[in-house]
Amino acid sequence: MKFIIGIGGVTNGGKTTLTGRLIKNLPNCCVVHQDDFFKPQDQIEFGEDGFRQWDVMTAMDMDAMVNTVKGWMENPVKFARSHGVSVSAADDSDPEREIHILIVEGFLLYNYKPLLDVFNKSYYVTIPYEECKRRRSTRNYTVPDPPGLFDGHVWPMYLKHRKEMENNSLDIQYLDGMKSKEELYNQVYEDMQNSLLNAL
Ligand SMILES: Nc1ncnc2c1ncn2[C@@H]1O[C@H](COP(=O)(O)OP(=O)(O)OP(=O)(O)O)[C@@H](O)[C@H]1O
Ligand SMILES: NC(=O)c1ccc[n+]([C@@H]2O[C@H](CO)[C@@H](O)[C@H]2O)c1
Ligand SMILES: [Mg+2]
Repeated sequence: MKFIIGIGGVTNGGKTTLTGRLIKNLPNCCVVHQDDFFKPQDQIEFGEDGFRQWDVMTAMDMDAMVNTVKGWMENPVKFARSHGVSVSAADDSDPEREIHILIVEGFLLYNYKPLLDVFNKSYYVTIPYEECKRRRSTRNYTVPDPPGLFDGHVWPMYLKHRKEMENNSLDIQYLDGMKSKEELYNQVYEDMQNSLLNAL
């Protein structure tokens, strides 16, 4: 059985941290990080807000991301092997006998039509503005945030995309990113076990 989990949500909500813990503890589990699909800086245009538009869908090569997810769907065993993920021996004879999990993780998952119906389970991490701004100020991205980016671009785009997502009335489970890393992990791990059991 194949099972695809989305971990979306606000920047610095803790998506990558949570995903890292999950993949360490789940069997046959691969991951796709949306951040790996950002275009190079010279292809990111400036917007009316005066900033390079990093926090919009066109900042990423979403076709490539969808193709990567499809590659996993076509052959999870091959995908796992080529990404250095060990898979159970039973899979060689019959891949359908085992559960194969893919976690797709990123800040703009549920606003892209071609991805919407691949998720068997969709999580969305939130944290309040103040905490988000505080955590973000400690981060170093490949392209550092210019002064004013958070209030001028990142947060307004987050609110806009979240509203868009909520207007699409998807089945999304919200996660409180203010909980401790441990607590969040335990909550999602347990919930995932239940979802997997229900899907069997
Ligand atoms: N549950 C938590 N409680 C407090 N701090 C956390 C928690 N989870 C992650 N952090 C911290 O918040 C920061 C962002 O975490 P992380 O990189 O996992 O977030 P993200 O949602 O993947 O952000 P990005 O927008 O960069 O993809 C890191 O410094 C991390 O250590
Ligand atoms: N990874 C990158 O290339 C990059 C460059 C500039 C900004 N970002 C930020 O990453 C966050 C999503 O994780 C977004 O809020 C981007 O601003 C990423
Ligand atoms: Mg991240």
